[in-house]
Amino acid sequence: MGKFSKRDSSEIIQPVRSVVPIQPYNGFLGVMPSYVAADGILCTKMVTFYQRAEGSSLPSTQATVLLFHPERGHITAIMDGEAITAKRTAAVSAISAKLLMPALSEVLCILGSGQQAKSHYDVFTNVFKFKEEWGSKTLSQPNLCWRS
Ligand SMILES: NC(=O)C1=CN([C@@H]2O[C@H](COP(=O)(O)OP(=O)(O)OC[C@H]3O[C@@H](n4cnc5c(N)ncnc54)[C@H](OP(=O)(O)O)[C@@H]3O)[C@@H](O)[C@H]2O)C=CC1
Ligand SMILES: O=C([O-])C1=[NH+]CCC1
Repeated sequence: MGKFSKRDSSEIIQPVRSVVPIQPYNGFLGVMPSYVAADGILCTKMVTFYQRAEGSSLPSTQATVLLFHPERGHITAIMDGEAITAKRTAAVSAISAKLLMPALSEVLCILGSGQQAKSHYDVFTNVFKFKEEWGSKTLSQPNLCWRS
């Protein structure tokens, strides 16, 4: 991610995500390949994400990350993409907030209580200090204020 941000295109090949709509089910399949020759990393994330009906118990995002042997082409690891997606997305948000948020920001407000809400709460309270934290009761964090 650090190398990608430096925009050194000779070091990382990371095409824009290809997305296949799964129209009848309000979903998408995304394919996210990447190659970093210097680090010997060849991988792709495969992710499906859906607009679920309210109250659905199905996850909205499911992902797997495949790691390949760059020289031989075989798969060397199949990793849980959900944990990686949760941490990656929250980390990127925190970098954006670090660069863009006003210096005197004192209140954190998290909408929703799913995977991303949890990982964003964890990363943001780790990286920044807030006077107040607002969010859903179901996030169940000790410092969190909520209204029913
Ligand atoms: N840009 C990126 O890289 C990424 C984007 N995302 C996006 O972030 C969003 C959250 O993802 P994630 O945390 O994994 O999803 P989860 O399914 O874990 O959580 C979804 C949250 O949305 C709420 N929700 C779902 N449907 C409705 C609805 N119809 N009305 C009101 N609330 C609803 C749920 O409430 P309740 O708990 O009450 O059901 C829950 O709090 C998704 O839109 C996903 O596509 C996710 C990962 C990466
Ligand atoms: O890029 C990603 O990992 C995702 N985008 C939407 C849901 C997951």
